[in-house]
Amino acid sequence: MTAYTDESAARTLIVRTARSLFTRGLTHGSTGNLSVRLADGTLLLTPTGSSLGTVEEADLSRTDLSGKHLDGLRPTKEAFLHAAFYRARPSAHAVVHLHSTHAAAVSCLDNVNPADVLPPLTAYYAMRVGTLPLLPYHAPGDSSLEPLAERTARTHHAVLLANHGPVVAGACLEHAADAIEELEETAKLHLLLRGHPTRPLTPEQVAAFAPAPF
Ligand SMILES: O=C(O)[C@@H](O)C(=O)COP(=O)(O)O
Ligand SMILES: [Zn+2]
Repeated sequence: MTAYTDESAARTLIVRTARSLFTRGLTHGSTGNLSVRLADGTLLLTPTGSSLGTVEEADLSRTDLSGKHLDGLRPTKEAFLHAAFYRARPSAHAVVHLHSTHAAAVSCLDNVNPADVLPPLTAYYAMRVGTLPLLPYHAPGDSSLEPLAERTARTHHAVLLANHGPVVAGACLEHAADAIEELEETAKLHLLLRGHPTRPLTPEQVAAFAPAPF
């Protein structure tokens, strides 16, 4: 997709997507944050402390690609993380972070493979997410995570923050939201299947559905 050229339409899309995610229970309270990259290279983000269920178009914050606040309300404390994803992935135009319950639960599991936390249980997961690295725990808003997040985002559009939740970039906001929902559903399946002999897709089956690079 090309960058978001119509700022007003982008604001409407952020608010509509935020409400949809919130009302379907994919994040709660004032957790989670969304952003898009506009055609002028600035980022529109949800403000810190806002609920994705009630955030309004006029509330959105703007930063530059370093995460520096330019106008609007004070941006999400994860602005540095969103900015790192955009710098690492020039064709990413949206980033979504949620505290979706099952993905957050998986982010707290011990003895996982930090290079890829979830098994490829379904073709849709292989298509939309692929591999999911676990980034080590940092307090929310701790920008010392930035260099590692930026390096990881060069090769992965989805990551799981330890003891926290997922962050997913997409070519557009619909794609980022679709992928993070798929990640949440696969985390739920993974937890449902714990203790049951399970047959994930084989590497060959996964390769047939690798997410299209963007
Ligand atoms: O977990 C946190 O505190 C943040 O990552 C979050 O989800 C909400 O923070 P704001 O976007 O700054 O409200
Ligand atoms: Zn968070």
